[in-house]
Amino acid sequence: MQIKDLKNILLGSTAGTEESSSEIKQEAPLQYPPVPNDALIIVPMRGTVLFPQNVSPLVIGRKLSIAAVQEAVRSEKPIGLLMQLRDKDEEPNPDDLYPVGTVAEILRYITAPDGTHHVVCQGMQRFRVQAFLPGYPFLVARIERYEEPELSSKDVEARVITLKQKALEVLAQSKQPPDELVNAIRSIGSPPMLADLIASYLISKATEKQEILALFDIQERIDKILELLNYQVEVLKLSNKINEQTQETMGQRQREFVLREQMKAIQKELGEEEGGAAEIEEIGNAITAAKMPEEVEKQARKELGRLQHMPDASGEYSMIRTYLDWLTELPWSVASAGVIDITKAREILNEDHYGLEKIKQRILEFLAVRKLNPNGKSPILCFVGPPGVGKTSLGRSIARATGREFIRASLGGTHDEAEIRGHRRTYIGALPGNIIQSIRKAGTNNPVFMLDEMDKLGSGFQGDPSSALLEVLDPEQNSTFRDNYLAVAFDLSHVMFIGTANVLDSIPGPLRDRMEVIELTGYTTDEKLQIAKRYLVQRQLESSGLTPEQCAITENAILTIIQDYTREAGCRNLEREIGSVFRHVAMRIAESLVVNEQIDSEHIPGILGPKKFDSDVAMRTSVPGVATGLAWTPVGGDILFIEATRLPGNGKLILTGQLGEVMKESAQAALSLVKSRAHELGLQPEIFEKSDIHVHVPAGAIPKDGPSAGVAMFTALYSAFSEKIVKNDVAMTGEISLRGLVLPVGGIKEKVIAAARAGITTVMLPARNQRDFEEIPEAVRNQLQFVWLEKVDDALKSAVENDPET
Ligand SMILES: Nc1ncnc2c1ncn2[C@@H]1O[C@H](COP(=O)(O)OP(=O)(O)OP(=O)(O)O)[C@@H](O)[C@H]1O
Repeated sequence: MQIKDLKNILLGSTAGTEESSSEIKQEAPLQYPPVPNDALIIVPMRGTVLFPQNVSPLVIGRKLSIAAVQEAVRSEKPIGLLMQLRDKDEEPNPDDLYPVGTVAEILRYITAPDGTHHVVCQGMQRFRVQAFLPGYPFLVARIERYEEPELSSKDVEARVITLKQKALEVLAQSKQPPDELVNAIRSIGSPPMLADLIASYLISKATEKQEILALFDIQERIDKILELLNYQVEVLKLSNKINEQTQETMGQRQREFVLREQMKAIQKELGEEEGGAAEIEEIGNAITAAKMPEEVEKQARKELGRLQHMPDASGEYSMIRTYLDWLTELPWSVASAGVIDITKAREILNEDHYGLEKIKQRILEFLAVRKLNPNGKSPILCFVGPPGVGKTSLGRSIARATGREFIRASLGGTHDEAEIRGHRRTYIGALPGNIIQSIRKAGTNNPVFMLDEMDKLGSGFQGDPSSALLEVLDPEQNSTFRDNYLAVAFDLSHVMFIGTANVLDSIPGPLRDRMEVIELTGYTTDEKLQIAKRYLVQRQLESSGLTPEQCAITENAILTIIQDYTREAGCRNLEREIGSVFRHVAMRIAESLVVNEQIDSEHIPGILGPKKFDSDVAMRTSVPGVATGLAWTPVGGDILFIEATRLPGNGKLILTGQLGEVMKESAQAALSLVKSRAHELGLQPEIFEKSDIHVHVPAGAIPKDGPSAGVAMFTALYSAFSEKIVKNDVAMTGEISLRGLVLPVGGIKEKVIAAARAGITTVMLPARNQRDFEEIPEAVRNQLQFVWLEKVDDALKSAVENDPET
């Protein structure tokens, strides 16, 4: 490429009128000495550097510069272009100029129609100022020109290649690199010319250009340019990256914006637009109304903010919506007045329950402590007893007596901690655990909360529910109970928790320790009759839609239901059966078959069907080999029969009826005891060799275990061998030792009540259980005869018809 071509590139855009240099020559008179040959007229430049071989148009504005340029044109001499140190200097002195500049030939001088002066200059070579000469109206300086060397070294050639690559790289980063420049860089072979061209076009800062101009050594010059270009490449890359990123986010935002606008338009068409905004407002108001703690409100508002920017058809929208519903509907600051009035509480407890004097007393004591020390850590009550003995109904009474709401949650079969503490919101279909669910149902934050079936808590692989419960019940921790779903703390410290269980021992130890246990035992027949007369009849009449005038039930009828149709410690089935009787009457009245009806005991089989529980003691024990034992079960006490039969054989013992290991051993011990005492018992020893003995305990499908049937086994075996019948109104319990001693057993109270219920008149108990006598309800005590056993022989004396001769 020739310099001429470059001139064309750069001159193409310059517009203006040309003045002939001769005219200028004539106008300016010579009042100063001619400029010597080794000196140059200096034109100062602001922020511009002209490199040798480059052509550039310059605007000449200052008077002194115009005079200088005009003198140069007139004398047909080149000018020296020097950059000012500072742009702001209007009339720069020699000290205000850089010492290195470019000798430039003026190619054209133009005065534009607006009066501005322009020159088109071509750089010739570098120069260094030696001294400024005085006596001129413009700057004149003696200079030293710098001639570029003709030949270049290998080092320089290598640098030229890198320089070209780097320059092209820089150009490639720009959107539209000028083709002429790209071609020029590719084709120029002279290192100084290439370096100056690149510096001129690709280095933008004037001070950097000046620095390059001042580097006379070509190698140093190229290195400097490379350094600056490298920096530029990095900056350009970074800037492109930033650009791309911002473009991307802009693109995304624009897309979202457009979609949102479209959605709004669609909603408007469907008339739903108002709803969305109204819904958000409604939730906002609900948040305010819920009077949440600060942390919770902050969380709720944050979620509401997210909801606002979400299409309401999206799955996440409904998830957040449900979450906010939970937050707003929880009773953060709704509480019942909950004032405890002990006199009123006593009245209410008495009104709702028959008997249970000791239990009512303990409940009142508990309430009194809570009244006097409301913020103290009162223990948690736990009612333990068989089903239907009034645990739930006592809980309801406590709620009524303290003016609180009543709620209950069953823990039976809870294996997963999440059932108590909820699932995290990240799970699909997640919900709070049953503690928070029940609190929402209660609608107040200080209800009486009954935790049912604490003895049936499971423990699975997904966390231990009892440890979550511990946190719920611990007054130290429950003020900040954190449900996984809510993920904010709810204060449970005002809740009055009451646990219930059938079996005390099955409640996990740490939970049991935290509670104050109140045990409820079963009711006697008489107590059941009273409960039925006072409460159940009235309640069932109402729920059947009958009035007392329409239907009456006699005491005998109730007794029949208690004795022949229910065998339970509590009143659950009794109430159900009374309900069945009344529904039957209601049907007859509704069919207009009768107007009113009085139910007596003889009507009961017609309504409830044949007796469900025979008083089968008499029937079963009418043959030798059967003794009546007493058993304890989680649902109260019960009677059980031990049946022993002698068969021809050779002394084998057969045991059936799903007996556990301990019970089997007890049977073996009983047999050994009978054999060892054969003589005293009047039995022929041969009898044992000639016969097998089969011991069976019905009901065969229910597993049975424990040592307490020892006495009954012994008695049954004796009866089988001696063929003497055991009295049918005698029941017994007690463990035996091989020496014939009767050892104490547990569950005396329940067993005795069950015996009374079953129509037994004499109960034989281990003598060492006499300490439990006080626990037995008085009515039952009065109803039964007690025989205290020291040794097994004592049992035979009272239990077997025709006492053995001892
Ligand atoms: N002492 C009592 N006085 C009046 N009614 C009673 C008494 N005991 C029990 N009841 C009544 O017997 C029925 C069953 O009682 P409740 O439901 O309270 O038993 P529960 O011990 O909670 O049983 P579960 O362990 O099965 O929950 C209720 O209708 C209750 O009112």
